[in-house]
Parts: sequence; structure tokens; C-alpha cells
Amino acid sequence: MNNWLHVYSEADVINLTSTRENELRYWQSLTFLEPNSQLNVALKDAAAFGIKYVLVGINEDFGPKANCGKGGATLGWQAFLQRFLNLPCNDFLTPKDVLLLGEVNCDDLQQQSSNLDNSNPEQLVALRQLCEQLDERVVYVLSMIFAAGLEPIIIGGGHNNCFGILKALAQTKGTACHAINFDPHADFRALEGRHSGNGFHYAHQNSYLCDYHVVGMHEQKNNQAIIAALNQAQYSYISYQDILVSRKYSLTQACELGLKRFANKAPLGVEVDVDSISYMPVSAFTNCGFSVSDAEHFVYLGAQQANASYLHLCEAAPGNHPQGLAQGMLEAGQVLSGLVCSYLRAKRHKA
Ligand SMILES: N=CN[C@@H](CCC(=O)O)C(=O)O
Repeated sequence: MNNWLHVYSEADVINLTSTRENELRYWQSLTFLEPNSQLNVALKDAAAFGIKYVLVGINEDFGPKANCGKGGATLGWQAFLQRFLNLPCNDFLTPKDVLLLGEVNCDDLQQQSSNLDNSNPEQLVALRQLCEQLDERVVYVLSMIFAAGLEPIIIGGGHNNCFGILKALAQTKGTACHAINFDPHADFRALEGRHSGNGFHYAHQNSYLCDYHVVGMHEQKNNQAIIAALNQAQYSYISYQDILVSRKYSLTQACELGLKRFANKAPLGVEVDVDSISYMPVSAFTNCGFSVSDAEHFVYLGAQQANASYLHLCEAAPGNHPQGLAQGMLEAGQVLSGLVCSYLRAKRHKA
């Protein structure tokens, strides 16, 4: 049953692509699955044929809305595809082990969320229930990818989806996982119903997460209950202020503090909320964040770990760009593509 996954064929993305003479572009040598195949078998076959990385999209924004935030994260995946698919293949970019799988089916949930107002308490509860339903679909799709021994790169939607990804990884591997998160928000808010601000807390509560490190957590963007819950769980963070204000740690050191602790242990999730990056079009805009290359460096260091099992890039909201949607698509697409290329680059340097 592929109900929770829309498996792409080339026809699904052809409108996003272009060609140029004397140039082979990424989409022209990517692998697709046969859309009507039995998914678990097809994924295992793909792995046997040398596929290692699987691109999956999630087009929703009710996760951030259920966290009392703004919408717009439905278009992150499309922004990524528009850019990434048209990158030139060259000595540095070789798609031979990358599969463009498709997107988690959630149009029906997104549709239901469009009439819900997060300032109305009852409708906020309904938004959080939609997140729970999405969690189940994310778990279903991601479990099959992990079970095939593949590494997913999950793009789009809110940070709520870290919960489903970690649950799928933990259940498939039979062990609680580690996560390292580049994020001004610890996403360890109260267990008040699912949303984009509490995915790691729910993962901890359900024993899918056994160790967690936040890089660049912003001292002005997390309440005391979040800090207390992180401390109680004995998780760690190095704040944005530690790295860029007092400069007590370099970014590399801030990442390594977590990565060294996680090394050669349980499976590791590499998480980036792109609202860590200054001027990104996102649900929670910042002009006092990190640079794109800082985020790329974070991804690079995470991906170099032998136990790195997935990359999750969330919260891009192209329509929230002050110059409009077209500019937002362009900038989000470029940043998300850069982050994916950093992940793949680190993996190849390691291999
Ligand atoms: N994943 C994001 N978490 C932030 C979001 C705030 C917002 O969307 O405005 C948080 O919980 O504070």
C-alpha cells in the first residue's frame, strides 16, 4: 500500500526542469521508482542497485500554524526541486546514488487545515490533531525507507515532522536515536498536542530520542519551561550567543560537542530548521541568525558522522519573502539545494 506516499515519475517534475546544450542536469540522471511498484520491495531493490540517498518532500504548513506560528511551509519542497533538479552534473555533483522518491500524501490534511484559525482555541486543537495524523503518515513512509537501508533527505513542512522521522528511525533500528539540531528554537515546548515546537520533546517522551544537542539555540527565543525540560532530560545546547556574541565557542566546536558525544553510538538525525539562517523566507523570520555557509558547515559536520542516518530540512516558507513568492522560491531553493549538496559532499568525502 503506497497510500501515504505519492511516488514520483519524471512526469511529476518535468514542469520544474529545463535543459541546456552541452550540459547534463541533475534531473536527467536521477533515479525514479516505478510508481505502481510495491514500495518496500522497490526500495530494497533500489538499495541493491546502489541507491543510498532518497529525496522526500512534505508539503504542509499546519505544523507551524498549530504552534501559533505562520503558514507558508507548503512550498519549501517545490522551491528545492526547482533549483536542485536543474543543477549541472559534474565531478562534484553525481546523482548516481540518489533517488527522487516523491512526497508524503497530506493534501487532504492541508486542505482541512486551511479553514482553521490558530487564534481560536478549539481550532488550534484541531490543527494539532491534524499534525498527529500527519505523524502517522511520516512514520509509515520513513519506516520503509529506513528498513531498506536507505538514508532519507526530507524537505519541506514544519519542524513537527522530526517526531515522525525519529519514531520511524527508532522503531526500524530497534533503538532510541540521537539528534543534532541547528535551530534557534529547541522545539522542546510543552506536550500540549502536536505542533512544530515540540517534536523533540514528544520524541524524548516516547523514548525515540536518547540524546539531543541544539546548536545555535537563541537565548531570546526559548521560554524557561523549555530550558528546564532540556536540562531535566540531560540534553545539551550551545547558544547563538555563545557562538556569535561572546564567541566562547566556534561553530565547529559547538557542533563537535554534540557529535563527539554521539560518535559510534545510536543512529543520528541531522536536523536544520532554516529559520536559523538570517533573512530566510520562513515561518519565524530572523535577521539575527547564522549565514547560509554556517548552516552548510553544520550539515557537513553532521553528515560526516558514521551514524548519520538522515537529513531533515524544514520551515522554509518561500511566500513569506518580503519581495514576494518568486524571490522566496529562488532563495529558498538555492539554500535548500546548498544544504543537500553539503550532506552529499560530506558523505562522498567520507566514503
Ligand atoms: N519550529 C519552530 N519553533 C518556533 C516557532 C515559532 C513560530 O513559528 O513563530 C517556536 O516554537 O518558538
